[in-house]
Amino acid sequence: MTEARYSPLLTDLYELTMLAGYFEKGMHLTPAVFDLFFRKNPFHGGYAVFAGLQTALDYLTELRFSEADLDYLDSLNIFSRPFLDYLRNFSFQGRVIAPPEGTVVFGGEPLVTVEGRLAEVQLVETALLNLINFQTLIATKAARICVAAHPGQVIEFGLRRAHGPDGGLHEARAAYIGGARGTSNTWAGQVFDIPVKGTHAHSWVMAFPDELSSFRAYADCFPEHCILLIDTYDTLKSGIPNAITVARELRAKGYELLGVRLDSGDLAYLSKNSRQMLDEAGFPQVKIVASSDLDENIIESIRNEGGCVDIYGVGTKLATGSGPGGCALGGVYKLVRCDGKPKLKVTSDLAKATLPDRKRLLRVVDADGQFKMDIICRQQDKVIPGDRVYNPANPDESKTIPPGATLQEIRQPVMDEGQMLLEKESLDLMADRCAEQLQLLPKGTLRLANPHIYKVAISSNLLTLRNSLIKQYLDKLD
Ligand SMILES: Nc1ncnc2c1ncn2[C@@H]1O[C@H](COP(=O)(O)OP(=O)(O)OP(=O)(O)O)[C@@H](O)[C@H]1O
Ligand SMILES: O=P(O)(O)OC[C@H]1O[C@H](OP(=O)(O)OP(=O)(O)O)[C@H](O)[C@@H]1O
Ligand SMILES: O=C(O)c1cccnc1
Repeated sequence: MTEARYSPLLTDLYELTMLAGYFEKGMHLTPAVFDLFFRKNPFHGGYAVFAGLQTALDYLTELRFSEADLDYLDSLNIFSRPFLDYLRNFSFQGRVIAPPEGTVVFGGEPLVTVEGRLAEVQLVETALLNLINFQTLIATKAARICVAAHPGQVIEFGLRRAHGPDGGLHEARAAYIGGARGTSNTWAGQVFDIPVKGTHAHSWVMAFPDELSSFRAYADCFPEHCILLIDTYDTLKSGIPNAITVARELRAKGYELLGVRLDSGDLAYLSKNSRQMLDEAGFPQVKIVASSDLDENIIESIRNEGGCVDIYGVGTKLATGSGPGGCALGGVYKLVRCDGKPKLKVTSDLAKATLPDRKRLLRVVDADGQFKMDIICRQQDKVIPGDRVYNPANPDESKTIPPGATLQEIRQPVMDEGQMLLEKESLDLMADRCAEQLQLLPKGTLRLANPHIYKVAISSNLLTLRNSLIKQYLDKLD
């Protein structure tokens, strides 16, 4: 597996100017800790699927400034020679704590914590957000689509509408983690070892004098991998009868037609009728693939109408992460500790206040393995069943951790002194983790509209620390 390489200039200019400023003021070696998190689950949904970590770790491992990078920075006439010399020897030597990819996570939870010298942990803000926001958004979208399609499969068809080549590459990666079983993107197949799949376009059919000869030609070229697009002229009057003719001809030669694809019209009605016609002709094994601007809601609607689709090809809306709430994940990266002191961004809206200091993220799991709630606590806290925990946005609301529950650490150190601590995981392992965890969520969390809100609480020690820091800041203002 060869991962894409990134420039150290994949950053906002202000990271570099702050870094230069910290260097000039002698603060660049000050110890600091940042948390990466998002506030609200994407798509107004009940959960998110964490993705993009390995891409981020590869970026951190390879972060070096070349002479060409330094020449470019020099040409901006902003940076001093001593600072550019400092960058020449720069590498990321920090520590990273994160959940494994494919973990189901929720708004407000610290996902990636980056600890190190102020210089290095500040510099990487933009790139980490860029890499993790996008893949987490797409993995979440894929999970929503796959949950709606289950037991039908989902194949990712989005490259042509993705946001650029890199967007197309990494959305395919994230979609696979979220549950897509393949991609049409051949480059993603090569880079990430994702199964590549596909059918053919309308142009194939139109390039021949008629539909039947186009199907015959395709079956002749690919007798073992033949899926025919049947909606170019008339799905039920021409596409399906011609596909059945070719299926018979293939069978006579010892092959079976793999499938047909519908790409327009009422996909519930057409898939039901196609299924019936194929079954009556003796081809119950032929799979029905559907595409055409699909997303989780349309798939749910097709299924509610009794549609007979086996495989959903989903492009634009998956690749671009489109849906309610906007097509971007609003992850942020906030300073939570600096020079040995916990830090907090004060705001009148408690839901927006950051959670200070180093923290742990725990999952409360019942005797059946079901997830009950998550808890954010201070690093040194001893949280046990029976403790009271608090709603961070409204601390008047509290809950008791059920006695008998188990507390599991969601995150682990994945990098120390700039070195990866764990073996790279396969995408299959991440996808299995995601599928397994989605099953363990409370009923209703997976609902597309108005989902059950999974509880994320904070420990009493963390609440006390946050309250005392808010008080300190307000006292200073007075
Ligand atoms: N049974 C269904 N329930 C809900 N939505 C459906 C169903 N079948 C199809 N759709 C959706 O309806 C829309 C159909 O759009 P539209 O009629 O513009 O295109 P089309 O059928 O592909 O035709 P054309 O290719 O001629 O533009 C698509 O977004 C498709 O996903
Ligand atoms: O609808 P999406 O979810 O984005 O899925 C991808 C779409 O891309 C193709 O259409 P396009 O019109 O680009 O090419 P075609 O001529 O092969 O249909 C395909 O037929 C799907 O409809
Ligand atoms: O293989 C397909 O059917 C395919 C690939 C990309 C986009 N739409 C369809």
